[in-house]
Amino acid sequence: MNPILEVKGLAKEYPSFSLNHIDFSLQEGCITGFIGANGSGKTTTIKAILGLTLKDAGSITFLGRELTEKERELKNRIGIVLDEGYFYDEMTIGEMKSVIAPAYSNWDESAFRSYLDHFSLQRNQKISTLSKGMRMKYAISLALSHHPDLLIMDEPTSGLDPLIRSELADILLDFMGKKGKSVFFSTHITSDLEKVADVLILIDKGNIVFQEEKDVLLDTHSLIKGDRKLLNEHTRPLFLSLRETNYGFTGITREKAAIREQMKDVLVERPSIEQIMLAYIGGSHYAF
Ligand SMILES: Nc1ncnc2c1ncn2[C@@H]1O[C@H](COP(=O)(O)OP(=O)(O)OP(=O)(O)O)[C@@H](O)[C@H]1O
Repeated sequence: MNPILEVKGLAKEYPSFSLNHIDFSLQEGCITGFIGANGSGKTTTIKAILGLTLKDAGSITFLGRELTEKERELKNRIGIVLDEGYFYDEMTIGEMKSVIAPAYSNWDESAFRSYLDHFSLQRNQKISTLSKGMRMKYAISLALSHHPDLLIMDEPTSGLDPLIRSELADILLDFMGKKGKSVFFSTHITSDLEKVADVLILIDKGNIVFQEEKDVLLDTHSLIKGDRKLLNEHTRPLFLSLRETNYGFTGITREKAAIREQMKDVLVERPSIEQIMLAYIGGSHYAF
């Protein structure tokens, strides 16, 4: 697999937060989920990649070329869906499109028309009257109507109901059906990624904790349940995180074989992405 986008040493300092020289890459043909708690640095990273925030250090290459070189040409190949929308509320769907479309040399008006039809959006509807779900669908229509190779979305599912979130998953899978497409999708609703993500990147307090294929991550971590009496100075260190109650314990581990050997009568289950994420960022005080 070839990297479509590479981030190296990206740094950004705010008075109470810093993005700490992070490195990661997005592979062609993959949906990469960018996960992390509120305030962990997801939006700052995405804005720095897109040049919407000035970075302090680091390089961002798209298909091997620095994104700041030939910026317009390269950005033609990136579709963007941002949390805040960046739309003028007083404009209609059609008027706002006329502001955005000229920025892209490969704008496809007939593709835009068919996305509006598909999502039942009316050209003359004012943006201020769109529901959150309609806004997201409109943003996706705009982002896909110039046939990008890479779709970057910041929290596209935040505040949306499960039905629309599931529709979004189908839109992404449809987009990925075309050759050479990639998606970078930030969210703190990790269940949205169970169905669609190929790779997951976890960010915490401005640092990348891991970048891993989703299936490998789920296969190498286990959720263990058992009696508290089994916990001692030898077995506790086998867990990334532990929650104890009066009756028993639940923990996440990467040491399934050692646990099977040292702890008899424990239940071994497959964890969710959320449980793995919380094990890395929540210490021992996480909820199941
Ligand atoms: N323009 C800014 N000036 C100062 N601090 C900022 C600015 N933008 C973001 N921050 C701070 O940077 C930190 C990371 O914010 P960021 O929006 O990147 O997090 P996030 O992971 O996207 O969170 P969420 O999931 O809540 O959207 C926060 O503490 C935020 O207050």
